[in-house]
Amino acid sequence: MGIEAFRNQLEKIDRQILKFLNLRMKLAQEIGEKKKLYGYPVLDTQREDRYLKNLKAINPGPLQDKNLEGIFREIFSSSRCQQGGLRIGCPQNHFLSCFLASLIRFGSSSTFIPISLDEGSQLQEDKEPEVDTLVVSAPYLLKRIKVNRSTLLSLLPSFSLGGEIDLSQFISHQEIEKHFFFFQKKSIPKENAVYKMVFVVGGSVSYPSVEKWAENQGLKVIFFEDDPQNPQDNVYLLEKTTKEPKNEDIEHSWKKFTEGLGWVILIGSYPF
Ligand SMILES: C=C(O[C@@H]1C=C(C(=O)O)C=C[C@H]1O)C(=O)O
Repeated sequence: MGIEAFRNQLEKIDRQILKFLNLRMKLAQEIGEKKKLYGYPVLDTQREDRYLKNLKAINPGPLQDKNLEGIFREIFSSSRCQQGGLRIGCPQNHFLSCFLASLIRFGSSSTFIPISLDEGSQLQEDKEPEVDTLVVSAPYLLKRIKVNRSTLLSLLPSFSLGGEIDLSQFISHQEIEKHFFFFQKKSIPKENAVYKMVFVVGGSVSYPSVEKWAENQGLKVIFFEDDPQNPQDNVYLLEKTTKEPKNEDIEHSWKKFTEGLGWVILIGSYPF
């Protein structure tokens, strides 16, 4: 068979794909109407992630899993668009890396809005463009915490941690910043869910001692910035996967461990 004959077959298949995509979009619209009615947010990352995992499990190939993921992330993005779309806020001072991270994670049918998270300019509804999701890189988060710990909480007034963008594959090949956290306006409480909790700890503590404490508490150090000149300014991001998000134990043990010289903030928890 010559190239043209193969191309004709491709076109026939594409017409089928298009037909089914439109059927899918109609269903997404219906779901969107229900969400509006019940006040649910458009984005449901747990559903998307779980669904992707299931699709990979039944993928017969030769389509590679990473290509399957790229295609379906775009399909999800288009469905969300049918439901009103997702507005993603990317901080102006590291817009490009946040834009790239969100583009891969949330697809191109999202709206990417540059926002200012500079010192003193809180995310105020009347001043800043309204966004549903805020994407922030771990290094930026740690830098802001270093400057002023309490501004972290005022920085994200109406958001809660929605999850962590897993870009390890991409990042291992590209030189963009390591981790991204996305904050969502509303999180959907899930019963019997396993939660991932993310903490920031800091103070006059060295990496080896944080690591020792983390191991003892079942926490994983996911990112840190140490400052050999000012070891009291070291900050670490840690995470723990748990059935129930209770942070009192962590706080208690950390304060005891550092004899009052360390501090801990729970950034948030999200069903995992
Ligand atoms: C269609 C839905 O809305 C969004 C799009 C999804 C999809 O296209 O499969 C899945 C979850 C949501 O982020 C849904 O909630 O089911």
